[in-house]
Amino acid sequence: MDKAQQDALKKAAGIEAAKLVTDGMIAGLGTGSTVRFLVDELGRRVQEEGLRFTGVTTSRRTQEQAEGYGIKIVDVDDVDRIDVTIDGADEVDKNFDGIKGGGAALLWEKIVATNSDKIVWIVDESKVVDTIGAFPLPVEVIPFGAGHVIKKFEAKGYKPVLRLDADGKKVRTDENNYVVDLHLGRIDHPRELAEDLIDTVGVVEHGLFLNMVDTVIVGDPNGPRVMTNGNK
Ligand SMILES: O=C[C@H](O)[C@H](O)[C@H](O)COP(=O)(O)O
Repeated sequence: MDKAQQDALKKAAGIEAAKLVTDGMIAGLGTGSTVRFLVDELGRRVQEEGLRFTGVTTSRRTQEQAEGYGIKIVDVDDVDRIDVTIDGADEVDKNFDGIKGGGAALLWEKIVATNSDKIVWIVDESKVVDTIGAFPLPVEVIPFGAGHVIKKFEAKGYKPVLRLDADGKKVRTDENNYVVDLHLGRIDHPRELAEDLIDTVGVVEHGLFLNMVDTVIVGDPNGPRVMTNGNK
């Protein structure tokens, strides 16, 4: 699949998911290239159809895009509950276990997700996999002592790589932390891995989102397809 085809599938999933946002809702808005299409569509509806909703964003990038359309954005602590959060994902399997954080927004995304009544992911079909882990697992790490955390990951065979940007500078999250990507190849025991990561001092959060998502809208060449999680 070339990039143009992949973008068309992402866009179709984003437009489909935008239908879930209706007047008066509090909607969580994720981060990434797929969510950009979602926010474009919501912005269009705000401007052309008078849609009125309140957004809670999972990154400064999404906040800027949404506010550019006149969408009202509030802080996560200004709301009691979020009706629905729509976000992208890097991988998802048939057990609805997924990897997120390719865009370094995993921490805010997980905070927003865990305060949402419903979680929806929008992905193109290439993200639906049998076993997660081919996509390097992002882990958000505090800069102080990050070198020691990386050495501990190396000793465990996690194949960590500190994420750098195109200019070779260390990527910083919206909380000013680093991202370490674990090149695991496949993750057969995600729950054990999640526990091990979160127990490592210096780790703030990891990109394993296990059985959290309710619905996945998959951009498919035959039209958006919906996967519903019956085990939550
Ligand atoms: O940190 C970024 C997020 O988890 C994204 O939602 C994820 O990486 C998917 O992004 P994209 O839609 O660009 O593939």
